[in-house]
Amino acid sequence: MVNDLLLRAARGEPVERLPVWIMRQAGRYLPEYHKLRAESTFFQMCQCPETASELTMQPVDRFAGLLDAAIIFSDILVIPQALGMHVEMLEGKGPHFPTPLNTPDDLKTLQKNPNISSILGYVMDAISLARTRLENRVPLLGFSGAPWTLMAYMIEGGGSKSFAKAKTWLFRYQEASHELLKLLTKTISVYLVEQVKAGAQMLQIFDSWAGELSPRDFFEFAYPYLVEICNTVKKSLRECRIEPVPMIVYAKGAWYALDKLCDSGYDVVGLDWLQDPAEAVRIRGNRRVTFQGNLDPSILYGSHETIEQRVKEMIEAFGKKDYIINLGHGITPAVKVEDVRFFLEQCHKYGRN
Ligand SMILES: Cc1c2[nH]c(c1CCC(=O)O)Cc1[nH]c(c(CCC(=O)O)c1C)Cc1[nH]c(c(CCC(=O)O)c1C)Cc1[nH]c(c(C)c1CCC(=O)O)C2
Repeated sequence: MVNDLLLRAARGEPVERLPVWIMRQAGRYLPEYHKLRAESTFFQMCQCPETASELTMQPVDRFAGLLDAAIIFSDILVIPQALGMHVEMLEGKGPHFPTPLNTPDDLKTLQKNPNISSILGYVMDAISLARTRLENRVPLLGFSGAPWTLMAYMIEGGGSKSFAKAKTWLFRYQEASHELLKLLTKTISVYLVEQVKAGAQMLQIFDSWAGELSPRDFFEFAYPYLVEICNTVKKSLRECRIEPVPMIVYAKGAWYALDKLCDSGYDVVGLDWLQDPAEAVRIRGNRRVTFQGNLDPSILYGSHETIEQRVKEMIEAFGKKDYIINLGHGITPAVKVEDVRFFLEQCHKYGRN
């Protein structure tokens, strides 16, 4: 591995410079993304290993020497698809499920034992192809959505403001909710193990809607499943005589759970920008956990002076060890490519040890 800063930081080893990557680094802020996107639908791009691996490479090539990780181009919604649901990506509207789960009776329509390595074989092929293209320049991340976030999409049928339908399940159909969360947990665990077998060197789990839950409900409907996924994936890999890869948990909005997330078994806890870095470091104490994050993605709309100042402050607060620089959520389509480059340069300037 030419540049293994990410893997070393995730394991708590010393680094000569803090690693940096960006959530959603392959995407609509890149003109080269739009070029490929014009030729196919979003999910066609995900399903074509050639295209998905090319999209994975786009930010790594453009910001060569500045980005310390690649993340496989895909989407969290391939899991509902593997369970038999239809999902499309609507222009300017985001994900859409024409027939979302309505009542517990609809659980019958889901595939209970999907053959993940075959149904999502295109993701594993994209991972293997991306590893070949990367030539060990930087590590490749695999990922999955978390059970609660995927459950919310499957019931809401897309994005939501109030999560009224998904919450109706949580508070009216507890048993069915746990049944669905268990099915998702099992499926996601298999999926992540397959990604590692295909070549993923680190894994991130996105619980993007964690912050919609109260602390009480996060600890009933989200946290136990996140822990189970981490344990199951590491155990399954050991049983296959594969060294477990570092795992990142990113539970957006679950600031109240930081203390517990530090005990969840994940090597890295991803933070959004609602967390104060110094306070997060205090809560972690001397536990062996690496933090990742957490610049407000909108800072990239700011002046270079502001970007530089905020990067400097953030690094000072997190410290030069046990830390991976990232944004607090995915980069937005309106950000200018040259401002991303400036951000990455500042991370290099202030992240040196
Ligand atoms: C919630 C979620 C989704 N997908 C994902 C999440 C979790 C991360 C987060 O919280 O942001 C994860 C994701 N989606 C995508 C990646 C690719 C890898 C990367 O570069 O990070 C990753 C890691 C590509 C994508 N996923 C999507 C795009 C844009 C698709 C297009 O070109 O139309 C890309 C590049 C589409 C997508 N996919 C999803 C949404 C809500 C949308 C629409 C976004 C919008 O319209 O603003 C579901």
